[in-house]
Amino acid sequence: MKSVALRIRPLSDAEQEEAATIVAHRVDEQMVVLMDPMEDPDDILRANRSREKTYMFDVAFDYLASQEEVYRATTKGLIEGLISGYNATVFAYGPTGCGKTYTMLGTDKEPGIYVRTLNDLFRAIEETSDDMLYSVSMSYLEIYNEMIRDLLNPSSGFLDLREDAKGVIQVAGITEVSTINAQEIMELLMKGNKQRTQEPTAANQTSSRSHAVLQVAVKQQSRCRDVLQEVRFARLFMIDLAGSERAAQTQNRGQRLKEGAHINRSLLALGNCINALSDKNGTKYVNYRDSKLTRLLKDSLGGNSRTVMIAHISPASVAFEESRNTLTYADRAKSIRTRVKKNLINVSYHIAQYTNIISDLRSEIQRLKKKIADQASRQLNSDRADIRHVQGKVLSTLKHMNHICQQKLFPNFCIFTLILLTSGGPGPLQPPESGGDGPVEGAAPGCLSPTDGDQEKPDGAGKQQHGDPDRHLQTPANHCRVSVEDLYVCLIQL
Ligand SMILES: Nc1ncnc2c1ncn2[C@@H]1O[C@H](COP(=O)(O)OP(=O)(O)OP(=O)(O)O)[C@@H](O)[C@H]1O
Repeated sequence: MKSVALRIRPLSDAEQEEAATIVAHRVDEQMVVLMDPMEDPDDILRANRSREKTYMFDVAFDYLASQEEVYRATTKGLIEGLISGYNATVFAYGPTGCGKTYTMLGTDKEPGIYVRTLNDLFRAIEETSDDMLYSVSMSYLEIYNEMIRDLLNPSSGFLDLREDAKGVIQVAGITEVSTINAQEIMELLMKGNKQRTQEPTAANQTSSRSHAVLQVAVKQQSRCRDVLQEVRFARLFMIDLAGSERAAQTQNRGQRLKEGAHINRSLLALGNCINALSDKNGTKYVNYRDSKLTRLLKDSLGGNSRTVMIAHISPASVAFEESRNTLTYADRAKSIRTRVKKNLINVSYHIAQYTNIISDLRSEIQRLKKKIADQASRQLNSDRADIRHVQGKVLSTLKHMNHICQQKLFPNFCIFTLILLTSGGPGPLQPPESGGDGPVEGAAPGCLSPTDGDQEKPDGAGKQQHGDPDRHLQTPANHCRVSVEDLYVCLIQL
C-alpha cells in the first residue's frame, strides 16, 4: 500500500455520557498507543508486560486534525499520478460510528476527501489543459446486502460485476457521467448520497448500511497530434466502507441485524484478503471472490493501484476491542505491496498503427522498384531501336555516298565504312553504364565523338556548325548519329 493512516475521532456525546475514558492516544505524527482498560495493573506488572501497545503508521491523526490536514497527508499526493495514468484508491476502514463517512464525505462546512479531491483534480486539469486534453467520467455505487446499486440511477436495479479481457473488474451497466465541471460532479455526488442506505443504530444515528464506492476515471492525452502520442487512463476509487459492528453494541434486530451480518461478512472477506496479502512468505491464497467488495477492490488491494487506507477508531475505553482489531488489521495492511504501473491505453493501437505504416511503406518501395525496373527495360529497348534506326541510316547514307564519290575517294570511303561498322555496326548492344560514356569509350580510334568534336572546335564552334541541340546528349543513339554526321562532313571535305 502507498500509505496507511490512522484517525482517532473525538469522544462522542454518548461516550462522554457513559463517562468513558480515553484509551487510544496519538503519540506523534506516526505513533498511536492503545491502553487496555480492563487489565489489572498488578497482573501486568507480574507478567512483566506493558498495559500499552504502540502502533506505527505512515501518518496518525487525533481529534485535533482538520479535514484539510487529513486530505493533504493522505490523498492530495495521488492526484498528480492519477492524471498521468496511475490508478489510485482511498478507502476508509473501521468500526461503525468511528468517522469514516465524516472523513470521506464530511459536512457542508467541513467537506471531506471526495470534495477536496475532485476540486484539486479539476484544478490540476485546468492548469494543464492548454497542453493536455482530458476526459473525466464518474460513477457512484453502493454494495448493500451483497448487491450492487447504481446511486446515480437507483431505478436500474441490481448490477453485476464483470471481469474484462485485461482482468479489470467492471460494473456492467453502471451510469458513467462524463464531465469536467466540478460543480456538476458535486451535485451528482450529493444526489447519489441521498440514495445511499443509511439507518440510525444505537451506535450511530446516521449509520451507513452499505459500502459506497465513488469511481472517477481520467483519460489524458496531449493536444499535440504527433505520432508518439500516448493516451493515459487511470481510475480513482474513493470508498466509504460500512462499519464493522457487534450486534450487542448496535442492538440491531430484523433488517438491521441482517444488514450487519452482510457488512461483517464482506469486511471479514476484506480482512482475510489483507491477511493473505500481507503474508511475509507470500504463499497464502488471496480469495477475492468471497464478497463483491473484495472483488471490486481486487486491484486496489493487491494489484495495480496506489492505495491509501485510512483506518478509524474511537478513543473510548468502551470501543477498546474494535479499536484493537482495527489497529491490528491496519498494521498488517502496511506490508501489502501493490504493483503500480502507468496505464497507457492505446500503446497497442499505436504499435498496430506503426505496423500498418511500415507495411504500406514496404509495398510502396516494391511498387517503385518495379516501376524503375520497367522504365529501365523500356529505356533499353528504345535505345536499341534508336541504335538500329541510326545504323540503318548510316548504311543508307554510305550507299548514297558510294554513288556520289569519285573513284579517287573510294579507298577513303572504304576506310570510313570499315571504321563505322567496327564502332556501331550490328552486333550485341551494351546499355549505357554510366551517363552514356560506354559507347564513347567503346568507339574505334578515329571515330568522332561529340566530346571530340568540341575539343577540336573550341568556343562551341562545333555546336554552331552542326546545329543539333541533342548533339551533347550521352546516349548511344545520339553518339552514333553525331558520328555519322561528322563522317558525312569529313567525306564531303575529302
Ligand atoms: N473527526 C471527527 N470530528 C468531528 N466529528 C466526527 C469526527 N469523526 C466522526 N465524527 C462524528 O461522529 C459521528 C459518526 O461518524 P460517521 O458517521 O462518519 O461514522 P462511520 O464510521 O461512517 O459510521 P458507520 O460505519 O456506521 O457509517 C458523526 O456524527 C460524525 O459527525
